[in-house]
Amino acid sequence: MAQIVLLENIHPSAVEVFAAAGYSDIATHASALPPDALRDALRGASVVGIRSRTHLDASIIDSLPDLRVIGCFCIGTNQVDLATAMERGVPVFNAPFSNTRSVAELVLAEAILLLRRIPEKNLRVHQGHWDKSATGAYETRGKTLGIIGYGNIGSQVGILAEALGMRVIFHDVEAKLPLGNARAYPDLSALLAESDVVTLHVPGGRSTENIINEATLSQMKRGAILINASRGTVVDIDALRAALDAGLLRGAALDVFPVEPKSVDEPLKSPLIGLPNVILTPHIGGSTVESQENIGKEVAEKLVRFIQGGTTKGAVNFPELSHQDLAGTSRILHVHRNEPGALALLNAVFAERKINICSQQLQTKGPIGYVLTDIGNQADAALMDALRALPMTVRCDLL
Ligand SMILES: NC(=O)C1=CN([C@@H]2O[C@H](COP(=O)(O)OP(=O)(O)OC[C@H]3O[C@@H](n4cnc5c(N)ncnc54)[C@H](O)[C@@H]3O)[C@@H](O)[C@H]2O)C=CC1
Ligand SMILES: O=C(O)C(=O)COP(=O)(O)O
Repeated sequence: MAQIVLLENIHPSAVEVFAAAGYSDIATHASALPPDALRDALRGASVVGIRSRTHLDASIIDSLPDLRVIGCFCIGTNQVDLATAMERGVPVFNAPFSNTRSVAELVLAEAILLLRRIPEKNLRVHQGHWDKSATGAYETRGKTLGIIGYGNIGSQVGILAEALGMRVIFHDVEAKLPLGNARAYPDLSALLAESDVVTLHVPGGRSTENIINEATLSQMKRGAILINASRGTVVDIDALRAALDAGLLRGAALDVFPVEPKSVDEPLKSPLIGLPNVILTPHIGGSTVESQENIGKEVAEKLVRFIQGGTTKGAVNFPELSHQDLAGTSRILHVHRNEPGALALLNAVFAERKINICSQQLQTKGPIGYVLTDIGNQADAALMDALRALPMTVRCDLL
């Protein structure tokens, strides 16, 4: 029953941050865990750190009464039931930038390898053939790269691709500033029709499920390449296999899959296994030494700032309150249902007990309000009980 539980081989830089902040009760696990083992490992935890493979659904979150905060040591947070965490008063943090460059570099490397048919040629040489031919091998220079999802990763891919001489076009559901010479394509089918390489950088979840499907694959330029290092749910894999079999696409590179193996010894099950013109990687787009060390440090620092100061700046599911130095004797974190009169009720408790408020911040987000109050008096158990007994209180903690 550790206070801090870190799963999925989170970089030791995270433990260093927790240790420097005075925490030693830390359990680390090298992989994601199956559901029963996960429940056992998380029992009693107040801080939980995961990466993309651990699913924290409502039933797991509800089974952890001591849980105060969740850290996703990655970009994606679709593996966590964010709404349930919010309603339980549990902020969720991630690392929105630290591994983006690693993904961008992998995508461009794959574009070059597939345009040159290197996966097939590599295999042939290993099999004893010396097939020295230029047929079907192209430079990236002058080719068109179509980026779907022009956020932190997509826009970096575009900049790096221009350095190789590629023409960059992108499609995004939001208006985005085009970097370099990139051009926005509001019409997805126009982008698909013009791109020699299409790369996906959208978030996971319902809204992007199977956006690459039989219909959109048929709109792609004949002989194009598809790269997906976003989420496995974004591409209909059976439709992709059919497009490859029919020769509509030259090749594909996939780093993410609808169902991914949980451990090192579990094989990937996919209709794409064995195709020489398909690069399959085990969700390592963001897995570089540089990015993992930075992510470990970045997310652990956010978690420490929350557990020691109540700071929620950068939380993905929670009202955001910035760091401020303690202005009084005690700090109280109060999470409540966002109802009219909530703050008045809270402050009535302070007033009745002649508590001097030195500083107070309130922020709301959807159904939740979050108040950080520094008081001049020493908070006692009776005060905390009174605050917890308020009808709109979700949770209340004393730092
Ligand atoms: N393979 C790996 O190891 C890694 C994968 N990822 C994944 O990469 C993806 C992108 O990450 P970031 O660039 O950091 O995210 P981001 O949030 O900065 O950018 C995503 C962009 O997609 C756009 N978008 C959303 N729905 C769209 C749609 N239906 N069509 C077109 N555009 C749409 C958004 O407006 C936004 O501009 C995420 O799914 C993330 O989980 C991130 C890091 C590592
Ligand atoms: O950052 C992300 O969203 C990723 O997909 C990387 O996930 P990982 O930390 O490698 O499990």
